[in-house]
Amino acid sequence: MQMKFTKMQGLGNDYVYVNCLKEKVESPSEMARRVSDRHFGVGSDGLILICPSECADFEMKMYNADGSRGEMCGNGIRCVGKYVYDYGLTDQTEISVETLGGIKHLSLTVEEGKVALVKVDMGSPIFVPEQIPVKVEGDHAVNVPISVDGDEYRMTCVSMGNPHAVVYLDDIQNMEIEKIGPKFEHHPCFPNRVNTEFARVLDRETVEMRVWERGSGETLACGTGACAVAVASMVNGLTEDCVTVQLLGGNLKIEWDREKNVVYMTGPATVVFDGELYE
Ligand SMILES: N[C@@H](CCC[C@H](N)C(=O)O)C(=O)O
Repeated sequence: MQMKFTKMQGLGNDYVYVNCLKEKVESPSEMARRVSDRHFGVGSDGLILICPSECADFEMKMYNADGSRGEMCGNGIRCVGKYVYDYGLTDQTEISVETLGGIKHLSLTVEEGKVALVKVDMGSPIFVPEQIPVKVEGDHAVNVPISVDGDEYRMTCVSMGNPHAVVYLDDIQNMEIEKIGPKFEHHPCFPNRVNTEFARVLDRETVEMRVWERGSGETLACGTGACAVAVASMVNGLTEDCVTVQLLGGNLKIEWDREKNVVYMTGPATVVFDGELYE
């Protein structure tokens, strides 16, 4: 078996990308576990397949490092935008990408023939508990209590195509995310597990966060997670409707156009290297 791939990263959230217009991946979950291994594999937070689509320009299929499928990936979809343009799969700078979290629209900013920045229409945030899904009382999960491992927290849950729980803490730099993250991920109130963002509001236009991703553990950044933190901060009245989200790997600009009910994410995408995998 031989398979060409490209390692890419968006703010340090790194995936192995395979062009499935040319390559065939028989068992994506198994391949995700294999390539993600940082000692015996390529080393990544997961695997992303770029596939043909019947309802959009391309389809993105994303797999976490543990082999589970994610509905959406914010950093990943920016890298897909860069890949399809830079590697000549399209010459368009406005493209649509099918995901399990819906069809997303991307605007590519090109500098010196290469994509430098990608703005993504991330669609509408969902606060309805059954649609996230999260088991809580009431018709939305904004600032609701949760007991985790004997400690009481308050969380705001939102789906950005995939499930997120946002928790505000006074000190996110020194928290034990490897200990607390998995307890949220596997908490019985999240039937499909959850991505958890630990956030702190710095001012009305800036929020910092760390993320424990479902299926991949702590990553340097999460695009859907940054959108979740931004809209959670907005609905809780903590920030304006346009914020900079500071992640371990860098910053994302997130805007919520409440009239259209659309969230926009703008950030970079980078090629690390091209490679080939053998048996
Ligand atoms: N890193 C991603 C999210 C990847 C999927 C997530 N772990 C899930 O299972 O939902 C992003 O940038 O959004």
